[in-house]
Amino acid sequence: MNSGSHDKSKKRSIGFIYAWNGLANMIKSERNFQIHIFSAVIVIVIGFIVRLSTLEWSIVLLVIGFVLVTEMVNTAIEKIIDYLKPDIHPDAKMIKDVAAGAVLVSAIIAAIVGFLIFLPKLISIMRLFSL
Ligand SMILES: Nc1ncnc2c1ncn2[C@@H]1O[C@H](COP(=O)(O)OP(=O)(O)OP(=O)(O)O)[C@@H](O)[C@H]1O
Repeated sequence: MNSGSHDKSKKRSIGFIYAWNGLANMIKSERNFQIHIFSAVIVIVIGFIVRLSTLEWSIVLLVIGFVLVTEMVNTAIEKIIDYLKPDIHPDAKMIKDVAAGAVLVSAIIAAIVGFLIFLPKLISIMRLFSL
């Protein structure tokens, strides 16, 4: 390997470490993110219990990723605003509110998808037990 491509791959692995640190920081210090992770674990466990199909797993994992990524972007935006504009300002309020709104939208979508996929399965399991 020549030194140019060696440098590139070194840079890439350092970038991955920074990205991993970002994720680890979210898990360690962001309460809402911890709640999302906890909910995701519960959903995944229930997914195994009700035996989701491959398509259902794909949708559920996509939605979980959507919520987690939205929460991470929201946190990043909050940090940028706090770093750039610590004073109270209507623009800062608008930016933070919109970012928080994005998390709300993703959580609502996740709840709807959760109901659509899990409710019929849970109802048929309950019927099975009541027979
Ligand atoms: N600099 C600011 N100027 C005006 N309004 C602000 C400012 N900072 C925060 N706010 C208002 O307060 C709300 C809460 O902001 P905050 O930074 O505490 O985030 P948060 O939603 O509580 O998230 P977290 O709990 O992750 O810190 C914002 O959505 C916004 O309406």
